[in-house]
Amino acid sequence: MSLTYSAERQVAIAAVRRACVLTDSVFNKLVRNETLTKDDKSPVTVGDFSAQAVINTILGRTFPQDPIVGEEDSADLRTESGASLRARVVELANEALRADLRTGEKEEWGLGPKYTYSAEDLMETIDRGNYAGARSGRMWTLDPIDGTKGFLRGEQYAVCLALIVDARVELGVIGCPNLPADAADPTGARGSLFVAVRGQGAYQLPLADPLAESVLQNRLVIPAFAQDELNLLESVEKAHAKLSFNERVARLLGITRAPTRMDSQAKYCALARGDGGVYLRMPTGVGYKEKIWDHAPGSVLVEEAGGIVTDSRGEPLDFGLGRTLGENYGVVAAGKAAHGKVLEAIRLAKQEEDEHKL
Ligand SMILES: Nc1ncnc2c1ncn2[C@@H]1O[C@H](COP(=O)(O)O)[C@@H](OP(=O)(O)O)[C@H]1O
Ligand SMILES: [Mg+2]
Ligand SMILES: [Mg+2]
Ligand SMILES: [Mg+2]
Repeated sequence: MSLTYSAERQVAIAAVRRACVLTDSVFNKLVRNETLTKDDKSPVTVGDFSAQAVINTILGRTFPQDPIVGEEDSADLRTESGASLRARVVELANEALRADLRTGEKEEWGLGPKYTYSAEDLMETIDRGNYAGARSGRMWTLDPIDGTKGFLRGEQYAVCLALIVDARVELGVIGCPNLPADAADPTGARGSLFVAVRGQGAYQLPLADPLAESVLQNRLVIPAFAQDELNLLESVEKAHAKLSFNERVARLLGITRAPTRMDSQAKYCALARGDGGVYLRMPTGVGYKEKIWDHAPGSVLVEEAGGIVTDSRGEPLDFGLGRTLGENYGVVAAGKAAHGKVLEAIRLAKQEEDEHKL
């Protein structure tokens, strides 16, 4: 029997859309004291917590047996100093969950004005994301706001959800409230949702009403770029990726176009719809381990659009090692034609770098 994951797909799209409505409205109301700095110095906002509460609530109702590897937890909201933030999370999550049903949504998913969620309900629900990950079985992985720094700047960010079964990503959904719907019209309407199911292709849907169409249109296929059409997609944040190394790789590949800098897994979405050609993320050398929620949805999206995703040594990303990608070193995502050339350029660039150091 081949699994279609149609129920999971529908639920994941609805959950991501609701979370995107929330984050989009939060951005306009966000105040300084609604952002905390985590132990690793990264920011987390009222939007991250509330979006995780919304999506975990829906998953808890629809797939109660499935564990979730989610980025956030409720510890900071449960402290005395977190009280006002907690109250805002409760208000925002209720607003998002209680909004009227849309096409394709069901009341038994915990949605609509019939439900009210208490602070304790929502804190517990956020902590459903505490699963440690595993090599076997089903699990979801959630990044309620990927690219929090982009979100705070009013630039790109993404709400990202994936279903992993026996360490293989089977379904990925990415909502990008700030991404232009049409790459060719960067100042046009914003808001795109991307979905891929293993073996069923990658698609872009309108974020405003993604379940309205019963037949999927807008299948994404990465084109075979000519060398002079390629350019690199990379992080905005210098602390997240070694951009000087990217420059070296671009030169070795004969790339003349400037890189596209964009926060979050919107980079995987851009690549899947034929924008750029190569997503390159090299470690900065501080021993950071990539998180599974930062790559699971994006990797299945790019693979279903006909691309290849590996680490910088050509090894497959390993989603079975827990909350991180473990020993994987960097990420390279590209179309089939370009991927091997990028790996070779990385090898040469490393050699160059080593020679420099001697
Ligand atoms: N030193 C580091 N190296 C690589 N990635 C890092 C990092 N510190 C944080 N990140 C991750 O980079 C993600 C953003 O990716 P990008 O740079 O492509 O926009 C962050 O996701 P969050 O914003 O969800 O915390 C975070 O998980
Ligand atoms: Mg974060
Ligand atoms: Mg992230
Ligand atoms: Mg995040």
